[in-house]
Amino acid sequence: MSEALLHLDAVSKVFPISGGESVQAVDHVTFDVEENRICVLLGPSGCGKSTILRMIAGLEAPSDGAVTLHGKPVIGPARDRGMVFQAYTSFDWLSVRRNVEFGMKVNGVPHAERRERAAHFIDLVGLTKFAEAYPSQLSGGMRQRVAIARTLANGPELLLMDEPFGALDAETRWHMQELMIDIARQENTTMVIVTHDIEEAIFLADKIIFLSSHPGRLKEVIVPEFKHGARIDDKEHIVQLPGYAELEQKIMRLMREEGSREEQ
Ligand SMILES: Nc1ncnc2c1ncn2[C@@H]1O[C@H](COP(=O)(O)OP(=O)(O)OP(=O)(O)O)[C@@H](O)[C@H]1O
Repeated sequence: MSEALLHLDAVSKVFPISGGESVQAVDHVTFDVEENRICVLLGPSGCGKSTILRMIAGLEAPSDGAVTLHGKPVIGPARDRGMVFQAYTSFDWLSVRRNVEFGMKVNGVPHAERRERAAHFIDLVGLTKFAEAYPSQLSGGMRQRVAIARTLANGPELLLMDEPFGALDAETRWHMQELMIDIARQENTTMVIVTHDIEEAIFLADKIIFLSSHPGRLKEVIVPEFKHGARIDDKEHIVQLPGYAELEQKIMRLMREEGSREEQ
């Protein structure tokens, strides 16, 4: 039985805006993320997905409620959480290998261990042949692989990803999604991934946290039961499984409901 690594307890976020006004982005959201599982935050645009992820990362403080990791409150960014953003964030003047080694170097990891860990994670994301290449010589998908390897090499307990494949073309996106399943299987990485892509959510998630439109409230926790807990790394296969189409329709219906609520 997997235990909860991350717990959000009635977390809210209110942002002050100009003229003394404020906007409530997140409203009393509670959920758990168990160790070695992939949790996807899904919901219509502006429902607070990124804000929730930033609170988990410690980049924003909750206005109310608490985020805890292993029962300890999150009070700021730390090495136990690694974040991958949509925009490519590699250092252009460093090779792939040096990009992946960078965080470890800052953290004082000895040279030989750094080399070994970098080689492992570069291999994991399929870039061994490009270890000495520079990010400008790589495609968008490959650069995102560098960001993933670099983040994982720092040994976070929790990998946080904010629309990580949003800037990629459909086919590259597909390969990246399959890669994430592979990584989860090989490394037992716990992940929280933000997306607004229903297919991506169903493919990646062990658990989907579906949020209502602005302000973000927990609408439903969806477990894709049709996968029977298996990590299926073949997208063509998963869409054909009994139960896939029904779940996709259910989530589309939820999205439509939230869309029409927003228009009222
Ligand atoms: N720093 C900020 N100051 C003021 N308002 C903010 C700030 N950050 C987010 N918001 C507001 O909070 C709400 C939620 O934003 P957030 O980016 O978390 O949503 P999202 O679900 O990730 O959206 P999308 O899917 O479009 O990326 C929005 O109304 C947004 O305008």
